[in-house]
Amino acid sequence: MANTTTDDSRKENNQDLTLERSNASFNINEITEIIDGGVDKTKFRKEMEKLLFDDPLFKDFYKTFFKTRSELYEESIARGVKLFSLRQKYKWTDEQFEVIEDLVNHLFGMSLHFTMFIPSLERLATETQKAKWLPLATNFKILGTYAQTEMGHGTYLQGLETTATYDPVTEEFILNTPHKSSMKWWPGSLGKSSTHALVQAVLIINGKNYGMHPFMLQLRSLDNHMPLPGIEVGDIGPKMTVNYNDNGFLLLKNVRIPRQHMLMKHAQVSSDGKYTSSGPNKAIYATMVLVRVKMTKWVHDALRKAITTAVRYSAVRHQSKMDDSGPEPQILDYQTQQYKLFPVLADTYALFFMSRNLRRQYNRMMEDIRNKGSYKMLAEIHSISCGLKGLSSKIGIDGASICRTACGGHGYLMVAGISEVLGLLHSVVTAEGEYTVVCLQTARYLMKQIAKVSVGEVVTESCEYLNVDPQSFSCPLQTPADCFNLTFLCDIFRNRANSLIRSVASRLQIAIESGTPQHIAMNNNLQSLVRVAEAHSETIMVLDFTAAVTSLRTSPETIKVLTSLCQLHALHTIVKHAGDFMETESVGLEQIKWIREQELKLLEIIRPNAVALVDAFDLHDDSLGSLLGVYDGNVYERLYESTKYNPMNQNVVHPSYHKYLKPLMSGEMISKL
Ligand SMILES: CCCCCCCCCCCCCC(=O)SCCNC(=O)CCNC(=O)[C@H](O)C(C)(C)COP(=O)(O)OP(=O)(O)OC[C@H]1O[C@@H](n2cnc3c(N)ncnc32)[C@H](O)[C@@H]1OP(=O)(O)O
Ligand SMILES: Cc1cc2nc3c(=O)[nH]c(=O)nc-3n(C[C@H](O)[C@H](O)[C@H](O)COP(=O)(O)OP(=O)(O)OC[C@H]3O[C@@H](n4cnc5c(N)ncnc54)[C@H](O)[C@@H]3O)c2cc1C
Repeated sequence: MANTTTDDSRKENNQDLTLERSNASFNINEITEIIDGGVDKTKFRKEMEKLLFDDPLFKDFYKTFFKTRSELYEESIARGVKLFSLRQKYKWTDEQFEVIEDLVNHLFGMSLHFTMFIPSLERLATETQKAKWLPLATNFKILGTYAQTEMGHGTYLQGLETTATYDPVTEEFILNTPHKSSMKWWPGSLGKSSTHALVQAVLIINGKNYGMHPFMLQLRSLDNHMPLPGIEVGDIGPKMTVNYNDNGFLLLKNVRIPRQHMLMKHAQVSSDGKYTSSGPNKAIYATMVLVRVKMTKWVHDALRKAITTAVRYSAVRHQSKMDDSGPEPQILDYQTQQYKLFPVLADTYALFFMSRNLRRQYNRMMEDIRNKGSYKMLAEIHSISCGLKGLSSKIGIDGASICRTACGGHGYLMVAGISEVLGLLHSVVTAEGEYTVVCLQTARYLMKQIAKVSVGEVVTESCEYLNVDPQSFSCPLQTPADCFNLTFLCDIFRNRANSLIRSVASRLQIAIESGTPQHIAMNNNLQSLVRVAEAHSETIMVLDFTAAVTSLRTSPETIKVLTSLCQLHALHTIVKHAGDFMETESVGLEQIKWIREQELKLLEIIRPNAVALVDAFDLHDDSLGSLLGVYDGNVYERLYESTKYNPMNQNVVHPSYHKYLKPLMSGEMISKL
């Protein structure tokens, strides 16, 4: 039963894909609805696909690969303006707009306006400030970005150098970027688009440094878009990807802003320069937590595009022979191809269920903050969102790279779409907290939790498993069939993380007690701390996936196929880190052998449903952005069609022939030397 979001006016479906689809054991619409969040949301998404992809501005994503940077930027601004106008016209909610962002692959200008600028106002501004700026922002009278990172510092926020010095005489802050290293460098949409920025700067009152605080700064004239006095702003240059975005730099020289332009929800400066604060001191980091949570879903969105492409292409591509007398098989039938792709497919589903749960937890925390003023959950959510943002970006990059290579030579073409996805995923591993750095935040929390356990406290939420003594654990896998038992697998993951965390905590304690300075002891264990953060995050993913599949209310066939993916995700993760699992005695050597065997069995189980499992993501071709992954499977025709569009082919003979090749071949060039 196929979803049909593809362009039906095109060719007939490839026969391999038709056969694959007819072999599916489950109704793909059931999974599509789970992923969309219900029938109404599926309906909304499909309506949006019609609205967007009937518009030439959003169609034929692959054409963006032939554009120059300036063309890309201009087109992205046109897209952004269209989307913002549609958002206003149809009164889309934030949640609905997130669906749109995914449909268009985040490829539109000014995306930070809704991703960071408005959320920062909502989280960091007082009610009076919100009443002033939010209507301007939501009605696009001002367009904003989030300017935190500097050329010299992105990770270490205490090292930021942009200053906001209070002048009580004029009741203004004076903003400066005193050194080259202090200039803001990276903020999205800063270079050419934004009129305003939420600038994070070090607050100085009477010579005293109060640390990083948020300020509202107008960058450009609202009449002619020229930078205001004291402001130098521009684009930082071409990047690995997201080249449509004008990530920018910003220099400030004695720029004065009124006192009321410091966002004062959590900290206040009175007219006579008195500083007060309320709420936790890290509350000003709130927007970063939100974006990390969102990024875990972005990774799922991106990876499902790569895996859809790779699985469909592997079903239509035939190569070599398994036996001399038979036909060339679909490459999807090679065990090695399945071993590359099915774990990525399983990870993609795991990412979905994890990110859905993380978002629910984040929303609950926000309700507590809004309704009860309670920040009780902040440390937990900060910790898990850091680890899970890091882990998902890594899974995304690894998975998309596998998909890329699994498509052979054609996978290397930009029109295959996977390189674009990979580039986007590379931005996620770095932006909003670099991988190692965010893992270390999770590890810091884990060390605190285990310290509590060691003095008899009971810890909760993601760390609940730390209350159990690993000494009491024995591997529950008694037979090869036990490897499919999700309860057992969850216990194995819990034990591995628990043991690793305790072992690092104990090494740190011994080192410090024996006189090693704390910072040296920490640095000597930094890699192990990253490893425990990874182990903890992997445990959360397996637990979330298991909880989701064991509580699904859908047909037994759908539950069965998702359960196989959950098993594969868990088993493959164990195989990837077999050393960890054995070192912590979570499994033995014998069990590792069983796990490897059972993993291969799962490939056979999943094979008949592979295409249906990617079809269930129900990606419109214009959203997928890949000529290899098109729904109808007519890959070779599409590749050839793309050469007609390619600007390189617009002249049969390129001008460089007349300029260079001909003079070389005629000897004219050599005679001139
Ligand atoms: C795939 C599709 C993608 C498409 C889109 C592509 C476009 C991409 C768009 C990309 C857009 C991207 C846009 C961008 O990139 S915007 C810029 C994003 N920048 C960052 O993320 C900077 C990363 N650095 C930090 O967050 C901090 O400086 C860290 C965390 C490293 C340390 O910090 P610091 O040195 O200041 O702190 P500390 O060490 O003294 O103290 C640590 C204490 O603070 C607690 N703590 C720390 N942080 C938080 C927090 N947030 N909420 C709650 N608590 C927090 C922590 O638990 C600990 O508590 P305790 O243990 O003491 O109790
Ligand atoms: C596509 C993209 C979009 C961005 N958008 C924005 C934006 O809109 N607004 C904005 O303000 N910023 C933005 N950024 C900046 C981004 O947030 C930072 O680049 C990111 O937080 C990493 O910081 P860094 O560049 O200082 O890396 P560094 O910290 O210099 O990292 C370099 C290396 O040092 C290591 N390292 C650093 N500190 C430690 C430590 N304490 N322990 C161990 N290892 C360490 C890291 O692990 C890494 O290997 C964007 C970046 C990108 C790539």
